[in-house]
Amino acid sequence: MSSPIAPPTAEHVRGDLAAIATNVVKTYGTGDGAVTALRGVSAAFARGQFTAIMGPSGSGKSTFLHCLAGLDTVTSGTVVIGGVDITALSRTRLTRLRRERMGFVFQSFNLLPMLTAEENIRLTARLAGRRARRAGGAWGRRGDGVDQEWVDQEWFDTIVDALGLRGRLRHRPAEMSGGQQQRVAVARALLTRPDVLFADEPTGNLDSRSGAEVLGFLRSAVDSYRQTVVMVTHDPVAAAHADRVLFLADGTIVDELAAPTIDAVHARMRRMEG
Ligand SMILES: Nc1ncnc2c1ncn2[C@@H]1O[C@H](COP(=O)(O)OP(=O)(O)OP(=O)(O)O)[C@@H](O)[C@H]1O
Repeated sequence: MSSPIAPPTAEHVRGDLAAIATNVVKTYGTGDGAVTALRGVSAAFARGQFTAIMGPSGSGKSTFLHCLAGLDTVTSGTVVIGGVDITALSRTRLTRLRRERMGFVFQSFNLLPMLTAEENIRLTARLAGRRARRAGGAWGRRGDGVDQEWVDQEWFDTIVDALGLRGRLRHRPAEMSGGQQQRVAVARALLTRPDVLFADEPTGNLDSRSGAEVLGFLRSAVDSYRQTVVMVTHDPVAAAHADRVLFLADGTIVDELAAPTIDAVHARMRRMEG
């Protein structure tokens, strides 16, 4: 079964789509124990758009995000990120594409405890840069071949200042609050200027004030820097920061809400549950 939302072809042709999922099916396991988590999901994500994915527990939200981001394989269907069909890539090329073209923010921050905030922020860009150097890539911040990064210092400074992290760069994760750690994770995700920033319950471990700060920054990354954000959330307040909400139920997209408000999201969820 296909979802009712088809990729908008005109935008695709203009190259304005950051990600496109077409008829994505995901089945876990085989035989009697098989669980079909996604039943033919199609959706398009325009560049510079902030999309929230909502739905009841078990509806397939995380599975969909993981399939979109190449963190999980699809059973059938395709996912195109920045013009590349990631379902056709080898594991090595997919890992490289994830580093270079996608950003990730998870509920649990996922920072390396032994690294400072600055080292954590630079980590993904550094790994991407190292690979490019090996491949003879010419871009990078320094030419000494030791610490080449796929990032410009100006962009690093812009992100660090916008996220209010200037005074925290030498701190390790254990020395920072949850909100500060998540802002470090957002900075790390944005440093390579990804085609898509994927966020899975990014405010799930934060108090409401820290959560609002992180969401506000994701919003301004979209508005000011034309970043593309796809975020799974249970929280109508978080979803109201997005440009649209896709609602999943039982592995299918069943509804879509543009310009969501908290009340409108609540109303749609009540309708789905009722
Ligand atoms: N690795 C797995 N193996 C088997 N089944 C899985 C696996 N991951 C997810 N599922 C099943 O797929 C379905 C969708 O799960 P998923 O985690 O995507 O839902 P969700 O909407 O993100 O749920 P929640 O809001 O509770 O996090 C569920 O029935 C779940 O039990």
